[in-house]
Amino acid sequence: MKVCVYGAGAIGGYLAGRLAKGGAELSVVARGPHLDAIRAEGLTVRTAEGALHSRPAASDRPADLGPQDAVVVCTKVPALPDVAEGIGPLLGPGTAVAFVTNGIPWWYFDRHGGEAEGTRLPELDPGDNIRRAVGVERTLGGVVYAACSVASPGVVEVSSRTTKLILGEPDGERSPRAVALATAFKAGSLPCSVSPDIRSEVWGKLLNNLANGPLCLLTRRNIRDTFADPVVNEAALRAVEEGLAIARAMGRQVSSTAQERIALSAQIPHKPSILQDLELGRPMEIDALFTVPLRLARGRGVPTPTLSLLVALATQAAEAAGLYRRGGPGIA
Ligand SMILES: NC(=O)C1=CN([C@@H]2O[C@H](COP(=O)(O)OP(=O)(O)OC[C@H]3O[C@@H](n4cnc5c(N)ncnc54)[C@H](OP(=O)(O)O)[C@@H]3O)[C@@H](O)[C@H]2O)C=CC1
Ligand SMILES: CC(C)(CO)C(=O)C(=O)O
Repeated sequence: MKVCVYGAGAIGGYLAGRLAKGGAELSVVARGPHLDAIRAEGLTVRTAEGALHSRPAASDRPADLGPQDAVVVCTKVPALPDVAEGIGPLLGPGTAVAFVTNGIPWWYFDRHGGEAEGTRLPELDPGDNIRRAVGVERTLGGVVYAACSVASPGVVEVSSRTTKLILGEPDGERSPRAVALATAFKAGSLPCSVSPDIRSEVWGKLLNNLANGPLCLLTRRNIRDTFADPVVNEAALRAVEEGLAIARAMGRQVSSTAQERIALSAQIPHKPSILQDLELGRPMEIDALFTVPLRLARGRGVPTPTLSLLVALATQAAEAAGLYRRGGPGIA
């Protein structure tokens, strides 16, 4: 299977390493020193079970890589307008595009059904650029559990012991293209399933980001250290409980409890990607992770006293750093 990972940073680099291990015909879109290193030395992914090393075709010009069976988009959400501009040459008539990003995805209300069908989320796809460039008909959702960072150009570090990927069609169909992509990941020893309800999976993962993102932005420490304080742990639990209430109000079922989620997160010595962004001066995913979920909560009358405070503080931190602009598209 011919697969291109668009944005082979922390998560994209990890997924690329798995695809390469599974024998996919792999290419990556990357840029800057990371691209130079991948071209010169290949891509190295350090996992708990050892290193994965691969030599994918790599470019910052998608036209060099040509049409794909599948594209896996792993940039940060504020970079999606750039992806919209660049992705065209990777798309053939049957190309599937999986968006493996945190937070509420731009396509959330597409093929959703009911009154909310087709509701746009302009913060996440300003000007409908990604919708026009990719189209909902090509789109797959993706939810990834893995704690990753780029340790140095060309080298990705995975700090979670277990990882998994969940793919899903917006309409819940178990489509041959979703199954084929999942099979390519599984061939690289990454547990990967196709969900009939990818939106519930989106909410499940988002609960983690809602709890650890704002708190770690305040402490500037990794999740394990941040959650070691019982007072903070208690606040994280309240944040997840509120997130669960929003998910339920959205008609979604999340299988694990708040306690289980916090207990798992509390083991990981990982700085959440949104804190990595703050520290490295990169545009922050405030809208996908925080603003949009809280807007959905308000629209459904779900009280979120803990989350509202945490998100207000996180938003101020991002604004003060010049890495987020309220009420507008992310700063790309
Ligand atoms: N890191 C983690 O542990 C986890 C992250 N996630 C989610 O996964 C998504 C990706 O996050 P993460 O991997 O951490 O982010 P990274 O910033 O590490 O990776 C994104 C990569 O995309 C590259 N990129 C952006 N725009 C372009 C472009 N136009 N052309 C070429 N390359 C481009 C970036 O390059 P550059 O660095 O030059 O900007 C970077 O290498 C986010 O939605 C995040 O929330 C989900 C689970 C865990
Ligand atoms: C912290 C983690 C791994 C889980 O919430 C994550 O999703 C991130 O770093 O963005």
